[in-house]
Amino acid sequence: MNTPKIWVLVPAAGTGSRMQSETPKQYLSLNGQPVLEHTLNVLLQTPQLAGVIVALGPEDERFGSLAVARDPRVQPIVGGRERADSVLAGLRYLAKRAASHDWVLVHDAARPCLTVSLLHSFCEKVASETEGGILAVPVADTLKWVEQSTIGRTVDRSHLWAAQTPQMFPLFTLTQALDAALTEGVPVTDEASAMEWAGHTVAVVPGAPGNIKITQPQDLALAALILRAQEES
Ligand SMILES: Nc1ccn([C@@H]2O[C@H](COP(=O)(O)OP(=O)(O)OP(=O)(O)O)[C@@H](O)[C@H]2O)c(=O)n1
Ligand SMILES: C[C@](O)(CO)[C@H](O)COP(=O)(O)O
Repeated sequence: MNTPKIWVLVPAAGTGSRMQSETPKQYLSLNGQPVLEHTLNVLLQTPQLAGVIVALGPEDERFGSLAVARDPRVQPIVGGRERADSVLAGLRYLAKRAASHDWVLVHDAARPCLTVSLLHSFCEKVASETEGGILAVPVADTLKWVEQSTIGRTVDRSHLWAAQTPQMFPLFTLTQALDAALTEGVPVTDEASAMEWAGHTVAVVPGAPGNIKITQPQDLALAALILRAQEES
């Protein structure tokens, strides 16, 4: 059997409401390059890469101006109302193009600080897992359950990890799990949620604190510092 290929799927159809910016955060300038350009330039170094599918908003008029948009391995599609809908749209696009044993690696456009070395070590570790895996980092702070700006209680964090992306799974297994979960109205905020709901075992690979998701306005400056530190290391 041919070596399984990895299809990269990038949800990039968000409006970035928490960023409080006119420009969708995936197009904000980060050290002189749009966030999405940084993210795609890393993802194009995925091993056994079959192609990169980018789920865009229906009115997106910015993607075509990116240099990386001219890379023949990069294919834009139209995403959906929620992140999970954008991912499912990408999976449905791939259903007609991928081989049955291929993998899909999903990575947020809003996570431009993923390093190539972490991407490679993640792919190597997860490819040996039958049902896929995710990057995650253990929670380092004491966690509080808060209601009306007061502490309800302290939450036991001994088994709590913060999920990141990439998240990588057998393509058709994830497609079936995500389609079923969304049909059942299961809340899905990452791909692992659907795989867990469908009863699959998902491996956790230690991620990096620097693999942040640009979500709030202050995250852009932090991402710039992280990228500069990566360049200097
Ligand atoms: N309908 C959507 C919503 C989000 N995303 C993508 O999913 C990733 C993570 O989502 P998030 O950080 O929530 O982005 P936004 O939805 O844009 O942010 P907000 O929730 O603040 O509006 C982002 O790369 C975003 O572009 C997507 O492809 N399709
Ligand atoms: C997928 C994710 O980045 C894992 O932490 C996160 O769930 C995305 O959440 P968002 O609210 O769609 O940004």
